[in-house]
Amino acid sequence: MALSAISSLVLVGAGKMGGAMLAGWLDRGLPAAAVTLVDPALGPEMADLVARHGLAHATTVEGLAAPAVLVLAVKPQMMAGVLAAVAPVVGPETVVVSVAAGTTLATLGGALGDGPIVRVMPNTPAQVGQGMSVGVGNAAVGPEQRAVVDALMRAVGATAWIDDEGLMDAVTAVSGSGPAYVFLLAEVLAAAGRAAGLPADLAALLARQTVSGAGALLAASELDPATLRRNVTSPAGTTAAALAVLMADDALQPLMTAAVAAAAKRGRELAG
Ligand SMILES: NC(=O)C1=CN([C@@H]2O[C@H](COP(=O)(O)OP(=O)(O)OC[C@H]3O[C@@H](n4cnc5c(N)ncnc54)[C@H](OP(=O)(O)O)[C@@H]3O)[C@@H](O)[C@H]2O)C=CC1
Ligand SMILES: O=C(O)[C@@H]1CCC=N1
Repeated sequence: MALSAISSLVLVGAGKMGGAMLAGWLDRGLPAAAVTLVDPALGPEMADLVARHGLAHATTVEGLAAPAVLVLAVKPQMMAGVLAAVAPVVGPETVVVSVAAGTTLATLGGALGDGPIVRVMPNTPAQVGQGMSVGVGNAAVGPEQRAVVDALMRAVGATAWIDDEGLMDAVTAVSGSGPAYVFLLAEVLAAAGRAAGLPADLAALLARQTVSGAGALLAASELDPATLRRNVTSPAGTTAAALAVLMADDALQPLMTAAVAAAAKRGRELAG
């Protein structure tokens, strides 16, 4: 399905995630005339996007007609108030998409009724068309509604669908939050470079380009990450010395497992 076929889309919450998706959707053919942005105070980047595309902008949903697609991209902590506010503009045909961590289909349905609702967990690489979005729909979501949501998410990266909503907190912990772990890797690699004697700006450049270059290679290659890692690792060489530290039993794997478990637990807590 082409994004040009979407007749109306209201995006509630034009922050980091909503803004990243919207920029991609407009780039990939969502008609600007179909979009209404609802956010009480636009940041400078969003204000610029609104001006460049001539998007409709409102501070509340009050008075809006029921759209074909309603995307909720506000913080989970704001969600209860926002659901009460948007309920009147959800029509029987409106496909509701929530990207909020934690907020369940039951909570969304409790406020908005039995119409089609999809929970999607995207991530910020959507901003450069390299996102990962995972969807799970309620019982009212059929092939037609799923195609609409899949087209929106595919426009900003890869998509996957799950049937078991119980997996969503783990999904959030891996791909939703995951870009932050990778950016942290660039930060700590730069700090380690400084500790090894590199000037700060050179350490930052080396770390940034190494993380982005490795990501680009991973994206372009058919090889799995373990094979790509082995391809860097000469027998008894420098990489093997570093990996002996990183891959020790008490090193990176248990740390990452604990980090993902903490994120998933927080997702469950946000569900209330
Ligand atoms: N950031 C990420 O990487 C990801 C985020 N998510 C989910 O996306 C959602 C948004 O997160 P994120 O973009 O980071 O947060 P942001 O705070 O950047 O964006 C939320 C936006 O909603 C606005 N807002 C607040 N109240 C209302 C309201 N009543 N009506 C309309 N807009 C409102 C905020 O305005 P103001 O700033 O003025 O309060 C802000 O612009 C969250 O639920 C999060 O779980 C999902 C995957 C990844
Ligand atoms: O940190 C958060 O709660 C959101 C969800 C995934 C990424 N950011």
